[in-house]
Amino acid sequence: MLEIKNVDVFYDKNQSEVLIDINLQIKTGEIYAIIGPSGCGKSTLLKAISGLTPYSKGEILLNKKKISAKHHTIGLIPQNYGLLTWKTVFDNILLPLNIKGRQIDKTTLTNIDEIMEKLEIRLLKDQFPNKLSGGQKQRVAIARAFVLQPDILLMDEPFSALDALTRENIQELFLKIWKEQNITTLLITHSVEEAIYLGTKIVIMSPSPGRIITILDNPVHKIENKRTSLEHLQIATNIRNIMTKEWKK
Ligand SMILES: Nc1ncnc2c1ncn2[C@@H]1O[C@H](COP(=O)(O)OP(=O)(O)OP(=O)(O)O)[C@@H](O)[C@H]1O
Repeated sequence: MLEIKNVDVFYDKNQSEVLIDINLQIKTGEIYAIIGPSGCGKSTLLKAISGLTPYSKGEILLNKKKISAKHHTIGLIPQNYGLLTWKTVFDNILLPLNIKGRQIDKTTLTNIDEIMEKLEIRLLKDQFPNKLSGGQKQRVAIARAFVLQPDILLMDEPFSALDALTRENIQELFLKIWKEQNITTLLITHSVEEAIYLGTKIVIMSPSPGRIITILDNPVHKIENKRTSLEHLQIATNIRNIMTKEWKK
């Protein structure tokens, strides 16, 4: 379980408060989709969880232990993809496995190959990131996180640079891998539809400084025809009503 307890984050030497009293209790295997207006601190929240940004109050625990890259495997897909420009696509994908000292055996290589194939980046494996389009870089970053099989997966608008059809295919692939690996996931998105399609829960944040307005159960997650169900329409309407009321003050 990931527990975020009373977390505040400040920037600029404690001058500007970015996040106020964030509390989340995320059971293992849940997907929390986070929606919030631009600049409300969503990326900052993922950075605080992954240890890239310090928090001034509260605590963040993963399985009852203070979260840290030393004790946990944290998969992060940042907004800028975080690829090393001097390494090939394949070496970028291998990087976190090497850092974690994981054995790269035949099974690992087959798994990497399958994931690259599904993400349609296998032919790009010897390319360098600066030769790739935004959508291709995004798929490499996704592959890298998926092969790591992390304790927790943090994704900052992971599908935003993909065309509509590729996005739907990769959302599908994400759900398949999530089911196989039961990965606890936090996902930031600006798309209400994506939050409903992927989230087991949907978190709505306030304008800056960011706090949590509400956490909704998402009944659509368990449904077969997710994109076209009546439940989808109902929860989308509910989310839009909350956004209209809370974001336009
Ligand atoms: N390193 C930093 N130093 C100072 N201020 C920062 C830093 N990073 C972000 N901020 C500020 O913190 C606030 C929250 O930024 P953050 O990127 O977390 O928002 P966000 O909700 O992810 O935005 P978006 O949806 O536009 O990506 C913004 O006002 C931003 O300018």
